[in-house]
Amino acid sequence: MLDRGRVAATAGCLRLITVDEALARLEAEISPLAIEEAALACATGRVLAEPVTARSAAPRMAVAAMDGYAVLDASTSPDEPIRVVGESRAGLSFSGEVGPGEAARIFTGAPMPKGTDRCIMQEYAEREGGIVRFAEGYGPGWHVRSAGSDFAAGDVLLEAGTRLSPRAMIAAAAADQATVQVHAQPKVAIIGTGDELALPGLAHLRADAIPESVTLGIAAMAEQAGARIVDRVVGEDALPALERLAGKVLDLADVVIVTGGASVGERDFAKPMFAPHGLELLFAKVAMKPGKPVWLGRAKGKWVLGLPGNPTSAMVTARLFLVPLLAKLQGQAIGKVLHWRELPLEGTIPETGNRETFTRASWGERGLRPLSNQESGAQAALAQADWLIRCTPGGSARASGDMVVATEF
Ligand SMILES: Nc1nc2c(c(=O)[nH]1)N[C@H]1C(S)=C(S)[C@@H](COP(=O)(O)OP(=O)(O)OC[C@H]3O[C@@H](n4cnc5c(N)ncnc54)[C@H](O)[C@@H]3O)O[C@H]1N2
Ligand code: MOO
Repeated sequence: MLDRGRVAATAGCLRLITVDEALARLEAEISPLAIEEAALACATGRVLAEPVTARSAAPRMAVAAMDGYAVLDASTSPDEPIRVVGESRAGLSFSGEVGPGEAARIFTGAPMPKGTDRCIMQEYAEREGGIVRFAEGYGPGWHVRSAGSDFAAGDVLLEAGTRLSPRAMIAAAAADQATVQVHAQPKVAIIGTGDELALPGLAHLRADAIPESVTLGIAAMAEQAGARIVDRVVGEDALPALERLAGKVLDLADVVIVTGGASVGERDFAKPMFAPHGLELLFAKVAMKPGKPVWLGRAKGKWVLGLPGNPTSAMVTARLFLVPLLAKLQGQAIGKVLHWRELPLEGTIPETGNRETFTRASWGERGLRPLSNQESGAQAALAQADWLIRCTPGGSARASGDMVVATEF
């Protein structure tokens, strides 16, 4: 349930919830965007709203799996001269029939002519004019792909909820479909906040400036999760200007992400900037480390996600809440994008405090290796952080070889 009421009145009193509770609220509250038809060639990365079904079997008829000669196995023996009566190519099959003791020249993917059941690779063939002989040792492979051996007409090749990955594109096209039904692509706007932020490449020119990094990482993660970035801006720390900016991006996007300004300082404007637009909070703080100040709300019918400004905190909370949010908008269940699995630890993790902790790790030789820099402001270490290890509050210290629960970051 959305906590009704104005932000100013509710932000302080909304209780800290667990990561699982926050995800359960996301799962319950977020409905998919509309369904639309897309040309298959333009649909890479989109999520199917309806299954993709094969129009015909593949292969449609038995075809050769090698370049060589199509023969009837029972009437073929090594070193016997055989008459070549025709040729079958992929796209241009042999219309005649091959009799016993005859052969047809054939190429990979070409239909097996009537009367044949085996393809002998050309490496075993010695051809002289219209006659071919096969050397001893051409068995045991028959090198024929039978009709429907890949899939039958009417088979569901891709279920609804599947993202069209490069491999799934092959299956969809093989189904002989020109268009697919997909969920609309979530439009995402990202606002970074902080007077210290400068465009990468320009920070060194101004005292006290730092390169703005967080919105770039968040935009990349959102795009990978299927979103289209419609705006990415850095707002100055002044409430009236931020309120106007919030109004503008709420009109453009399905999801507005605001980074920084999430904690408790007087200049932390992330929530207040959405107050005049009727922000209602779904949750306002999560019992997690890093990332406690993460919040999610709704304003003008759009989702608003507030991420902490610390780069590692922002990326961890985006992985745990933004990626599931975008999945839900595209008709996927959260489990599709957040799989927790047990893996061995290669290294140590200290005992967990009172918040659920997400330790950044890389893959070592025998398991997950926690990175030495676990600061929430870390930036260099993020590039190696391929995994997040999840440790429950109050958990004891972990040693090498222990099994831990983790997800890909
Ligand atoms: N008194 C308290 N202070 C803080 C609390 C608290 O509960 N009480 N929470 C801490 C936690 S936890 C976090 S996380 C941070 C979150 O802070 P904000 O979301 O308000 O973020 P900022 O203060 O704006 O920035 C934090 C840090 O990150 C840098 N930053 C911010 N945006 C970017 C960006 N786009 N690119 C690169 N770096 C960025 C910023 O310069 C700061 O260094 O608050 C703690 N404080
Ligand atoms: O918990 Mo904050 O997100 O570490 O720095």
